Amino acid sequence: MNEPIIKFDNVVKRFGDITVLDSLNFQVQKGEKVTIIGPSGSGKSTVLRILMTLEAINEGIIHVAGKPLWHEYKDDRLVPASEGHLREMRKEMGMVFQQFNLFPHMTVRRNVTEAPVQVLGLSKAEANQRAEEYLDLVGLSDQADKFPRQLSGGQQQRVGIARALAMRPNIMLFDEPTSSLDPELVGEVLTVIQRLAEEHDLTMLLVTHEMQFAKQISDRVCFFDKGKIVEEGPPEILYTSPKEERTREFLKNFINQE
Ligand SMILES: Nc1ncnc2c1ncn2[C@@H]1O[C@H](COP(=O)(O)OP(=O)(O)OP(=O)(O)O)[C@@H](O)[C@H]1O
Repeated sequence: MNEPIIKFDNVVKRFGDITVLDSLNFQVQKGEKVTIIGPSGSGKSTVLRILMTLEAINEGIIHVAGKPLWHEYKDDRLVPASEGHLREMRKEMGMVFQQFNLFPHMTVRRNVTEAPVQVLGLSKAEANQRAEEYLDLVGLSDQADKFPRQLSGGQQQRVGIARALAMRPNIMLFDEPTSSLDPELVGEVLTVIQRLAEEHDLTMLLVTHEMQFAKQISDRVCFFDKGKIVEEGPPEILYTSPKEERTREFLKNFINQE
């Protein structure tokens, strides 16, 4: 097997007295689509936030694209990562948030061009061209001059996806991208994510409670509980014949979605 694009080795994350990730070992291969499922508070979002460098780790080591994420080499010694190293590493990843996190005072176009201009140093014209490309991909070319508040939740989330893609990351992280949407708006966002999964060579790591959707797009589903992977496998196997009691209990609640 090739070197994984994401590799967690014995990663520990604590918030005060709570251990959220408990010596986690976890890998994702390049191009793989992986979904993390599990009960509330099991540490799913924390995995994504750590990758996006929004939360630091307490112990262990993470590699992304072969390089340490939260550490860097200085004279052959591994030391905590500098802000410069984190900034470089962040370019590998794009993240789509549960609450969209769009800039409310910027137009849709500006939301998408801001980071390519500020972080990657693209010219305005280049960034606008990119924005056009990715807004088209999410079906929102005609909304570029609007502000987020003028859009539906589903449209805002699609802007969030275009914004992340405009940085041309190798890895896309989706943190419960549909859970703050009204039910009738969930489908349009899932359709866009599914198209991305099918047509692009992206590595995708998704946290969701949409079990049926996870089944459709994932090569592998990981069931998390108490900061560890309890069980993992291709969805058609994990869903139908889970080995662990905890996985069975969890999946039972979703069986009526099947
Ligand atoms: N910044 C923080 N400060 C303190 N505790 C936190 C912080 N972020 C997360 N936690 C705690 O860490 C635990 C795991 O949170 P996380 O959001 O990763 O869970 P989750 O599995 O994604 O849950 P959910 O499905 O409800 O989103 C929870 O107990 C949460 O309260």
